[in-house]
Amino acid sequence: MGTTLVFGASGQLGQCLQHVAQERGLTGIVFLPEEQADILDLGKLQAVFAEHQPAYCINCAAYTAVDKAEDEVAIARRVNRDGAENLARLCAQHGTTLLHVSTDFVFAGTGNVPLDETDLAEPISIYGLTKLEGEQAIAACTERYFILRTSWLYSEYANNFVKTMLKLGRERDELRIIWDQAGTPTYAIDLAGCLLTIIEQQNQEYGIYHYSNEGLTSWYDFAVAIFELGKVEVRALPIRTAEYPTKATRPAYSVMDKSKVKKALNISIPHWRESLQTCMERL
Ligand SMILES: NC(=O)C1=CN([C@@H]2O[C@H](COP(=O)(O)OP(=O)(O)OC[C@H]3O[C@@H](n4cnc5c(N)ncnc54)[C@H](OP(=O)(O)O)[C@@H]3O)[C@@H](O)[C@H]2O)C=CC1
Ligand SMILES: Cc1cn([C@H]2C[C@H](O)[C@@H](COP(=O)(O)OP(=O)(O)O[C@H]3O[C@@H](C)C(=O)[C@@H](O)[C@H]3O)O2)c(=O)[nH]c1=O
Repeated sequence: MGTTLVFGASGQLGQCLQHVAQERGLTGIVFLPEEQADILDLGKLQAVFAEHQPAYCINCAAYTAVDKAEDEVAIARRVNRDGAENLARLCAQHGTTLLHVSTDFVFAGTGNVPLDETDLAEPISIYGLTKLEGEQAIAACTERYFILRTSWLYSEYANNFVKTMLKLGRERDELRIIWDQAGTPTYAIDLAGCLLTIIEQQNQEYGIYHYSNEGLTSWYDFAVAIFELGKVEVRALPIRTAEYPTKATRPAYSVMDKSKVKKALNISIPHWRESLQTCMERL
């Protein structure tokens, strides 16, 4: 299968990849946290590629602070676009297949039917824009790439909406949560499994894919499910986006159609409620 390099290994998805790789007994995967391989440090990256001659590279490194990105455009762009481009260039030079992760936030979210890979990406936030630029930079450098756009990632690792809700729900009597943004939560363990399946299959149907759990919900309904499963007694109030002002604008509807990935990999995807339950049991 050859060596796989994982960049951004100490983030949420990176840790989930380690978990699933161990569960599946996969070997030959080198996990590189930022301290060992900054994706903006070309010299270091060149040395890492020369040393390992990887067959695959998984990029989990990203700038993911959606609101902060509105004020830190340059750094968000450096990580999400330039960093992705650095890896894609090196992958092209070494015959490495690149697996990269992108986001539902590349879409404006003005529609009301599930978005497929041919739908127009028109980001409405700096984070979404820089992630789209990263996708485009990759496609300009190499043909051997898989870009998985995912949404609303959570897991038992790092910071995410599930952990925030559990924490706030235990601290406060009442929480106000947006119900007019619809999307699909994704258990990062499931996404990690999908990425590793591409490698295990040595799949060569390169391109952009959408991957989230099945179903759709709002942040409010997601939070209510978290409170129910976590037995957290807090009053949850559904509010509109306008009642919860944030620096970055988020898509109102970013549900993605997963037909393409299910067909290419011959996989089924768990419903978000089923995966949330699994995560809550592990938390
Ligand atoms: N989280 C979510 O809800 C969603 C995430 N995604 C995408 O999924 C991917 C994984 O996200 P997730 O694991 O949740 O994100 P995290 O923020 O948990 O992880 C990102 C990791 O990248 C690291 N990193 C930042 N800059 C660099 C750099 N220059 N070189 C190397 N590493 C760097 C971060 O380190 P440090 O923490 O030290 O900065 C962090 O460990 C990202 O591409 C993200 O855009 C898509 C949809 C939803
Ligand atoms: C904490 C909190 C959030 N919200 C809302 C704000 C926002 O619309 C939504 C989610 O907020 P968060 O800040 O946790 O999540 P956010 O950073 O917007 O999540 C996004 O992250 C990036 C990286 C992605 O790629 C996206 O797919 C998506 O997962 O919940 C409330 O309504 N009430 C609350 O108390």
